[in-house]
Amino acid sequence: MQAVVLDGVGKQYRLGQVDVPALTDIGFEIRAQRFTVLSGPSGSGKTTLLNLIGGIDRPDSGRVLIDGQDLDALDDDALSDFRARRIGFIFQNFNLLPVLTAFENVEYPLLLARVPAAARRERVRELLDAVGLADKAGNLPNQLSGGQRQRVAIARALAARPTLVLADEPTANLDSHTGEAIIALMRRIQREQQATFVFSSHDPAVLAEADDAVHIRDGAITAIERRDGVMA
Ligand SMILES: Nc1ncnc2c1ncn2[C@@H]1O[C@H](COP(=O)(O)OP(=O)(O)OP(=O)(O)O)[C@@H](O)[C@H]1O
Repeated sequence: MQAVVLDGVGKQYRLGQVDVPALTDIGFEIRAQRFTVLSGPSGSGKTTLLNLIGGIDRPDSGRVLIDGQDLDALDDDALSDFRARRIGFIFQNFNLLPVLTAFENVEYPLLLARVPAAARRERVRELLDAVGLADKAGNLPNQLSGGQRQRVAIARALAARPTLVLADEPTANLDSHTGEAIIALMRRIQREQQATFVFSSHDPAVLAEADDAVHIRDGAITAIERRDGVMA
């Protein structure tokens, strides 16, 4: 089963008078309920690709389909609604709201999804427990370590039970020991929730955990590695 299909996707950025190609004719499929890593050097186009998959940005050419839904067929309101219900995001810089506690940060997407208060509390407690932060619920982000902040961000990304979780270099700002613990945690949650995870990373520890790896260079795919042995 395919969770994500990219078909002839291209994206360019306008810099002054010139268009700089960031992605050219990207076509591949991401398997559902797998852990896929987008791997490539700095500037190869990983963040741009994740933003297109997540509907944060739109391609200049080609199509992105999530569970069969063509994102281009959705207007901006429908797209943000689709994102809120179906997709969880984890960022390199955690992107927690600094004035909200760990509990409130995780609760935030549930408020947007209009989940009733009692169900929200239960879900947030369950998630903070799952990421090992039950005792830090009342802490603000600046009262947490980097690894703890990223664990809050993971809990927040999973709160609304998305089927697709996208993470942009989630271990880039963590020391290697903390980064490995975060990957193990995400791997466990991915298996438990049967969600599809797509990460961008050039961290070998992240790559080693992947089911599938998509290698990108200069905005184009150079290889797709399926860990069940098939090489495309
Ligand atoms: N807003 C922008 N305006 C102009 N050019 C951009 C913009 N964002 C990205 N680019 C260019 O597009 C290309 C791809 O960038 P992207 O951020 O997707 O790469 P990346 O693989 O995620 O890099 P990194 O690992 O350093 O985050 C790069 O050449 C970059 O300079």
